[in-house]
Amino acid sequence: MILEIDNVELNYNSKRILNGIYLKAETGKVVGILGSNGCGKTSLLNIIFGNIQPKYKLVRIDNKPILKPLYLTKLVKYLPQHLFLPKLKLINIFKLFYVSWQDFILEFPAFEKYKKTKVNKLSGGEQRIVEIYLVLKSNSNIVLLDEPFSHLAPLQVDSIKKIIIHEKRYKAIIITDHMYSHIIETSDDIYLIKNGCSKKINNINELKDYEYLSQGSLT
Ligand SMILES: Nc1ncnc2c1ncn2[C@@H]1O[C@H](COP(=O)(O)OP(=O)(O)OP(=O)(O)O)[C@@H](O)[C@H]1O
Repeated sequence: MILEIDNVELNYNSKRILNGIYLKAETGKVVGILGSNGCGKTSLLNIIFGNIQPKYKLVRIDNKPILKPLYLTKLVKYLPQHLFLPKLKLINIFKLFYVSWQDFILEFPAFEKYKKTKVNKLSGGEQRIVEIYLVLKSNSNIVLLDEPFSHLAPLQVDSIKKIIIHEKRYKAIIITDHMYSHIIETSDDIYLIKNGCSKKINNINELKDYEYLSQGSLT
């Protein structure tokens, strides 16, 4: 499956946020979106998901325009920046998402003790791990991840990166995070959003040329 988005124009009041976006994601690949604070990364994920209606946008799947919000197609799962799970016991949430609790425990044994605990009793980072796992593992063709790494400890980041690499075999994954080294390591393609436009990055040194990273980075 190939997902493309272009012809995006997003304004908030009279402020232009996005104008000149092209992004392509496909099964088997992770696409990383980088950009400074407030450049429009979250807005772009919301536009793809269908939560935000910009002035213009064109979403295509396998070359066919998709006119209804993508979330209505059941093709897509979205991890927003904020915690979103219902206040239920963990085991029940896994049932809701049709995701195996046993497989989760194999990957994250420290969570076994939480099987019958309500998710809101976990720490913020623990809740985030559960959310990211569910979004990555539940049935979909496209996964959108908004800042999955930001609240995780290094070992947990490594586990999530491994799951992303595994799941991309079946899915097109689009991911944004300020932890740029994890994005660079995990992504097959990288787009930088700057001045409302997306720029495909062919060589990571371009991230310095476009002043996203300082000259001393990446050495
Ligand atoms: N509902 C809204 N009303 C008005 N302006 C908004 C709204 N949502 C976002 N913005 C503005 O749009 C711009 C892009 O916001 P967005 O959250 O998409 O950026 P971002 O790249 O994800 O930022 P960050 O990396 O800081 O999370 C920002 O300047 C923000 O202030």
